[in-house]
Formats: sequence, structure tokens, C-alpha cells
Amino acid sequence: MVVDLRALAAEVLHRAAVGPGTRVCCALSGGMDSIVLLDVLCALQPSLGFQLSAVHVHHGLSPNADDWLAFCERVCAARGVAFQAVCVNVPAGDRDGLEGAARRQRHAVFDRQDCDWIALGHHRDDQAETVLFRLFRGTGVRGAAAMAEIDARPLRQPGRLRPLLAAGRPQLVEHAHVAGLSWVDDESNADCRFARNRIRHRILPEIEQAFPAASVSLGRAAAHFREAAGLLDDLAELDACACRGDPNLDDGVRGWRRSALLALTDSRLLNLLMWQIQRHGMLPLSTARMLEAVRQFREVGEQRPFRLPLGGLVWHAYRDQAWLEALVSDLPVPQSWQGLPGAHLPWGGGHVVFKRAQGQGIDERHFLAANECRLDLRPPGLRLQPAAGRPRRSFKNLCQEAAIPDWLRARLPVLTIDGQVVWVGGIGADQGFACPPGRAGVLPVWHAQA
Ligand SMILES: Nc1ncnc2c1ncn2[C@@H]1O[C@H](COP(=O)(O)OP(=O)(O)OP(=O)(O)O)[C@@H](O)[C@H]1O
Repeated sequence: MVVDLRALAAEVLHRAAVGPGTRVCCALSGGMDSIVLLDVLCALQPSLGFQLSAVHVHHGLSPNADDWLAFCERVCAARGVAFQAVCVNVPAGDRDGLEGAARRQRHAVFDRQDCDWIALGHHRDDQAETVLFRLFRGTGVRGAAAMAEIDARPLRQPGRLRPLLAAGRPQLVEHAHVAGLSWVDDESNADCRFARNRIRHRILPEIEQAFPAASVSLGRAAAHFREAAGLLDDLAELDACACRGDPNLDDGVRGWRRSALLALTDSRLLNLLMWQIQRHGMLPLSTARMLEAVRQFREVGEQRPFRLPLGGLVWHAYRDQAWLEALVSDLPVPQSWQGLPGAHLPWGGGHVVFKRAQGQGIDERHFLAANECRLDLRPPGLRLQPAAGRPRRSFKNLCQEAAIPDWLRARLPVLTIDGQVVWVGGIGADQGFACPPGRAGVLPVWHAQA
């Protein structure tokens, strides 16, 4: 049986292309599951050549929390595994309950680890519990897909590996005994006031009386749901391409055309938003909240600016552009650069690209002669001449003319060359710097979305 778990885990690691140079961090609670996982990873590490470390999250919720941390530290020291403990504060009265809040904090710690994969000790019985728990709460297809053995994450966050997901709890117990492992018991796991524990200790055993292979079957059902969820993701990707904004931009995530989003059915739009939220590494919101967001989006129509928080993101629409952006309270950070065309500069949750464009944008000679090019926040008293033969206009007038809403104004990127305002995102270039026909020009393009 010991060999079985190693072979099982090795196969998962192989599929995830874990090898020399890959950094795997074992999420170590000190409970039996993650202690078995650490044992299996330690056994595989010499032959696969990955770098192994461990992290323990100290939630401070149990009087025994300090002992668990000390235990994990001792286990890792004995095995020569680099160990890190992170203490978190779990706020009381959280909308997700104490358990849910602790889980969110734990995953936030995992997201910050400097590694390629976080390995978790989940097994088949956890999977069955998760599927049931979510179904009882009315989950959709993506939720019922529950946990994946290999879950790559976007935005450079470490992915999640669950090398023991196909094994049952009895196999882990047997491995632990045969290998002579010791572990700690989290007393809250026995507390049937928590819904998850009631499923584990009462509901699932009752179901298994009638359906002895229930957890295997629920694991299979999760795999079917995962396949269906993959198809929904494919559809979302097709819709994202069809609704894409600027086709010239060469990076992966682009804004959408608002008019194209409005032409989708509610369920396609919902699917697209869910997919994008997932790509931002955020947890999905309830379908009811998402449908309400879609309703408001439609109500605002094609013209008026739209801004709606969606969990950790904000859904924006401005003119024919629409995008989801991470909720950032800070203003974008000004920066200087060499002024070479082709630059790609981060700006808030999005970026500004500087494209070469014959006869368009700003005359390249201004960049070549510049001492300093800067992407800045709006300077006081900003004025700009938006078109030849027209007077210079104040920032307020320019924004009013361009129908730029208040919430966007403080965050517009302003390009200055040697201290002079040359271009403002969403408004355009100052005519004094405009590129004449036939000459080499540089066209700044601002994308509010990442
Ligand atoms: N305090 C902790 N510190 C580090 N890792 C932990 C901690 N708690 C749980 N884990 C990791 O998460 C795995 C699953 O733990 P558990 O079943 O308690 O969490 P869950 O709430 O069901 O799952 P999840 O947190 O993934 O939603 C463990 O096997 C372990 O790898």
C-alpha cells in the first residue's frame, strides 16, 4: 500500500511536469493527510529532483495551535525540509463563518508562497464531501467539479497539486501506520456543528450503507462535471475572442466591446464573467449576484459609464469598452522610461503600450530628443489642445467632452515629455506634438484592464 501512494503521487507529479528545478511546497497542517503527503513527497524527491519545502498556517483558533506549529517544524527539521510558518488573524463574524474565513486566509498565504506548486493532502473522501457539500448548496457545473489533481493558477500564483486525490482515507491511514508516522489531531474536525464535519461523520457514512462505493462514484461524478466545466470554459474563450476590443493589441487578456457583450444571452454573458473571474484567481460569486450584475449592465445600456464591484473585481464599461479589473484603491504609480516605442508600461490594474504608427499619435522626433519621458498622474492645471485650430482646453472640459466619468479621471495616464503634457489616456494627443502625415509616429494605447 505504501508503494501504491507513491506510485499514485508520482503519476500526478509526472503529469504536472514536476522535475528538476520545480519548486513544490507542501501545505502542512500537521494532520494525518498532509503528514502522509510530506512522507510521500520526501520519498519521491530524490528521483524526481524537485525542490521541496513546507508551509504551516497558524490560524490561532485552537489552544493547541502553537503545539501544531512546533510539531510541523520538528517533522520538517528531522527530514531536512525547509519550513516556514505563517500566523494569520481570522476575523470573527465573517460572512463565510470561522471555517470559511480561515480557509480564505490559508489560501491567501499559499498564493504568496514563492514556489511553482502548493501540494495539498486532499484525498478521495475529501472530494466526495466537497461535491456533496456544494451540491447541497445548489452549486453549478464548475462548483460540482470540486477539486482537481492539477490546478494551474493564473497571474503567476502557485498552482495547486493534490497528489493523493485518487486515494481513499483508509489507504492514507494504512500508509501512515506502515511508515510509522505520527501526526496531530485537530479537535475541530470532530465538531459536528460545522456542516463539512456533519457530512464527513454522519451523512456520508449513512449514504455508504446504501451505496458502498459512494465516494468513488462521487469522485467520478466530479470528473464528469470537470469535463463539462472545461467545455463551458471553451465557450467562454470563444465568446471572449468574439467580443474582444482592440485586435491589434498583442497580449493575452484584452478588454471587450460593450456592444458585443450586450448582444450575448444572459447565460453566455454570465459564463464569460465567471470564466474571467476564475482567471483572475478570484472565488466565484453566487449566480443570483452575477445575474443581478448582468441585469444592471443591460439597464445602463450602450452609452452611459458603468462601474460595479464584483467581489474582489470591478466590472467597468466606458463607451464601447468593457473590462474586469482588480479592485485597487491605490492610484497608479508614475514612472519614467527611455521613451522608446514598443514600451509596455503597467498602469494601475492595466497598462499603456506605445506602438509605432506611421502618421499617427505623437511625432517620434519628440521622443528621440527627450531628456525624460514620464507616465504620470494628472498635474495641476493640465491643459491640452485636442485638435488643430481649436483652443487649449482644461482637464475638466476635456473629460466632459470625452464623457469620462469622475471615478476614472484621477486614474487617467498622462504622458509628459520633458515636463510638457503630450497625451492623456482616453482623451488623446496634444496637437503641438501630433505626428504629421507620412512621418514616423508613436501611438500610446491605454488598456485599463490587466
Ligand atoms: N493550517 C494549515 N497549514 C498548512 N496547510 C494546511 C492547513 N490546513 C490545511 N492545510 C492543507 O490543506 C489540506 C486540506 O485540509 P482540510 O481538509 O482541513 O481543508 P479544507 O478546508 O477541506 O480544504 P481547502 O482548504 O483546500 O478548501 C491539508 O491536507 C493540508 O495540505
